[in-house]
Amino acid sequence: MNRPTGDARIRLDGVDKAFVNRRTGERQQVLRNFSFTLAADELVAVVGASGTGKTTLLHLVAGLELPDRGTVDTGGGQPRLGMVFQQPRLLDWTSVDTNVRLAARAARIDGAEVPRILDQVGLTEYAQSYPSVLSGGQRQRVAVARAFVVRPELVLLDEPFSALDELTARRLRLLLQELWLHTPRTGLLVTHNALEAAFLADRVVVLGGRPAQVVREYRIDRPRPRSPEDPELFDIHRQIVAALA
Ligand SMILES: Nc1ncnc2c1ncn2[C@@H]1O[C@H](COP(=O)(O)OP(=O)(O)OP(=O)(O)O)[C@@H](O)[C@H]1O
Repeated sequence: MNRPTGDARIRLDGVDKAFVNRRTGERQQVLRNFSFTLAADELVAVVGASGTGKTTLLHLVAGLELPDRGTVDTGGGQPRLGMVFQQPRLLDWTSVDTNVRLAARAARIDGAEVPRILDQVGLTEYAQSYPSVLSGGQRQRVAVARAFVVRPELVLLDEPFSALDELTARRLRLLLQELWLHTPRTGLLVTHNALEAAFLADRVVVLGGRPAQVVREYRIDRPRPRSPEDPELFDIHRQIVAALA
């Protein structure tokens, strides 16, 4: 793999990606000649209608899918990844501490990091609890801790808060903002929530069409820490929703 030029951390160039529906045999071209860059320490949110190809894009960046054509350049080797999905996907048979510790061990990160990250996500007192006794929001905090304990060079978030009630989702967005303020990282956030995108991201990319293209892009220059009540973010949110319609 070549190193991306400029300050791009991730670069997709001329990517084609199609899937064949196993049941109908029909081929669906999700991306064609698709190009996209993610700069170092940039957090980009991707929004778009259901089925547009947002998760496909995230999977290509993660190396979970390969392009049919074109290149996905992650800068010389696979960056250390932290991923958060819609569901926390925890190991139910063991404690919160061990869930996070195993992720650290898999990434060869010192386990001494675990108490610090549990403190950051507000779960110190639940370290020895099993996931089954935690609320949905607490479980997702464990998932966030597991993603961040590996000191990720690239954070991929696939609708991380969409299964949570609005108040819990809001708290977790604030937590994510704090983690990013503490250590800025390169990140890709897939979300259906245009306000979440505007609140968290440096840039919001609207995907549309089939095959998918970038139909609009918004640079969010609001200083951090941001407030979820910032009227300017609501304004950008309205523009994004209009672009999605
Ligand atoms: N592994 C796969 N096999 C077959 N089709 C797939 C596969 N992965 C994705 N697709 C199809 O590709 C299209 C894009 O899917 P993708 O999950 O990327 O969309 P999305 O924008 O993330 O959708 P949503 O917002 O609903 O999660 C969809 O029509 C989907 O059915």
